[in-house]
Amino acid sequence: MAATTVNKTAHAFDKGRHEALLNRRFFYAPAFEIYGGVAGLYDYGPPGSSLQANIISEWRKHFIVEENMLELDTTIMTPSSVFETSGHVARFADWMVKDVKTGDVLRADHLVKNVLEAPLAGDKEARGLAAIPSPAEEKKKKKKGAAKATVVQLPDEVMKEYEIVLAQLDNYSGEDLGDLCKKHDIRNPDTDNEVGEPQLFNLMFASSIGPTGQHTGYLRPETAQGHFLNFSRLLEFNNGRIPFASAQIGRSFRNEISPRAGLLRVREFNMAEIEHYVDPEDKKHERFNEMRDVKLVLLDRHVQEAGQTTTMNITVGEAVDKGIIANETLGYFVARIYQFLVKIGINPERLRFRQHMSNEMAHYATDCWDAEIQNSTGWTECVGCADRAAYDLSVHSNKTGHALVVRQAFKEPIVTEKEVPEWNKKNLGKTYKQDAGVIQKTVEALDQHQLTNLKGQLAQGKAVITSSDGKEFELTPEVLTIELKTIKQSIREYTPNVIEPSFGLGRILYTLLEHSFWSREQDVERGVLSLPPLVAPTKVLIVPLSAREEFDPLVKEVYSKFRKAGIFSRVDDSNTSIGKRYARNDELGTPFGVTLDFASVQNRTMTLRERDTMDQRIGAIDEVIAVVTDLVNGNTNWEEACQRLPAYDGVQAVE
Ligand SMILES: Nc1ncnc2c1ncn2[C@@H]1O[C@H](COP(=O)(O)OP(=O)(O)OP(=O)(O)O)[C@@H](O)[C@H]1O
Repeated sequence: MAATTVNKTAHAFDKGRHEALLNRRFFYAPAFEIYGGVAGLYDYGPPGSSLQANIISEWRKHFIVEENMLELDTTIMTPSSVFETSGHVARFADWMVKDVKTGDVLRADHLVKNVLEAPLAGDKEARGLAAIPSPAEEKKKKKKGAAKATVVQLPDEVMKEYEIVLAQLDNYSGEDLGDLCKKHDIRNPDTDNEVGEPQLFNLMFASSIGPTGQHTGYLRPETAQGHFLNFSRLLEFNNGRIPFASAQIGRSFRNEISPRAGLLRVREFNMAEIEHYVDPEDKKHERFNEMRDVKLVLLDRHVQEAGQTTTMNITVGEAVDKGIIANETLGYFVARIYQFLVKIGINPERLRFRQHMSNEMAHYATDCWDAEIQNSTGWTECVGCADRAAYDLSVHSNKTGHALVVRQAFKEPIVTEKEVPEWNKKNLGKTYKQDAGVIQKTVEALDQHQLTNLKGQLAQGKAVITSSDGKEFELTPEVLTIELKTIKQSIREYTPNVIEPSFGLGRILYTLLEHSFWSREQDVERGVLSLPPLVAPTKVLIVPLSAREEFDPLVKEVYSKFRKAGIFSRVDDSNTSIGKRYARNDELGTPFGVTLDFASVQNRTMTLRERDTMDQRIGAIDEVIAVVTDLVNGNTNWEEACQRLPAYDGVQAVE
């Protein structure tokens, strides 16, 4: 008998029922719930924690093991000097607006998005767009009597304008967002009040290190800086060779302005980040050919800048060849991210890569692509993949004086002629005193062309230089001469570029839970999470049909055999019907169930049930364990398992 097929789309996705299931089965819940909860903070329960651990385990295999990456575990608490240098203290901020009457704070771009999207897409609630507030927010909202979202039919040209604004939303400055609020009369949807001018709000949580309160520290908002600061040690660990990558999985913190989207926007979350260091003059990847044919859906920057959202289907090879993706290494990681997400169960038809627009991208970045996954709130960035050029290593190097560079020996020394500054140190000190250091630094930073100019000026008797803080100094040949010298160079020294894939694990986990959810055709109440065996919290449910003692040794034997095979199983000997026990485990995403009945005790057989199809097969206990082990390890599929085990048509059919 062939395996049954199932219709998973018989019922439309119902966000309310999905949320209820996740809550009932304790995938996650608001943290500090009995104190009223805090927006943006969540605790994971047993299935949520196992699911996350399994996603992380696969991430480690897919990236760290497969690519031989160097794993790190760096501190969360970070002194302010690090984030001053990296630019986070000045720029890690979002635009917020305040309700002019209540003072409620909203993130400006999200407000514009939610208000302009509503008439385009119909009723917000119906699309599940309504945020998931914390229990305390829920109460507050009820008290205030939140204004109901009404859907207004607008003229076509206005709708078109909204579409153009939404396509470019990530490209707007604070001033642009303020102008949009005024132009489209965008108000706080909860109160219908106007909002004020956008102001920048820094998202880092500040703290202080030590008892004096004088040393500011921040909880890191990403794990990246910990990689960069350890670059020299990592390079040495890698025998001075490049390219290589470091990887880290850990907590990050962001004081989000108004986190109301469940796990999609939280204030404390797990990230998995890779920093791949490459030669800026050679961004080829030695395994790129393995990825060349991976097909992707891309939304490039030009399309968005023209106010559109049309995507292209293209292989990663073609995208790099045509210059749509900037280089092979970036393309390689985009394809690897795609493979990882699909492997853990993300629906490839709801996955696209969106390129950052020019304004959206950090000034130093060369190219950046976000893996966006579609869910009930729209398209959400779940992984960012950026070519950050040499920015991070350069700024930390300049600040600390610790060279974060690669030194590469040339096979043959390179002989060149160079203009070189020669100082008369005695005259320099006597004439310029405390400015001597700045003057030397300024001249040493000049390139060859500038040095040739300076030489020309000195030949006339004097030259003027300007330091980085704008001070002018007059120099004479008594202090400085510039001489053409033959230089033999045997070492090339350069700052590597960094390609950074950055994963938000909570967003991936939540979208996976949405993509996995469906209801049995015959009964909308019977929800199922079709999590792939690879990441499912529990792989097999062991169901003894009777609580009689004579079952105990067999249950123990099966459990222990699964454990020895490395398969995580659970015994459900609760006093409920078998149908209820299976229904509960369908909700937990458990892919397989084995049933032990009286025949099992006599004949050493057991039945095997597959979650999605509810198909049941029967076989000798050891054979069923072997089949399940192969299924869970991805060495076989259900079709093939059905060839190995005959169908079970017993009287106590479990449905
Ligand atoms: N507040 C958050 N809650 C959950 N995950 C987050 C949050 N902020 C960022 N992430 C995750 O971390 C990844 C990398 O962070 P990155 O700095 O690129 O995000 P971002 O561009 O600031 O996100 P957004 O624009 O949605 O605020 C994101 O792709 C996302 O998966």
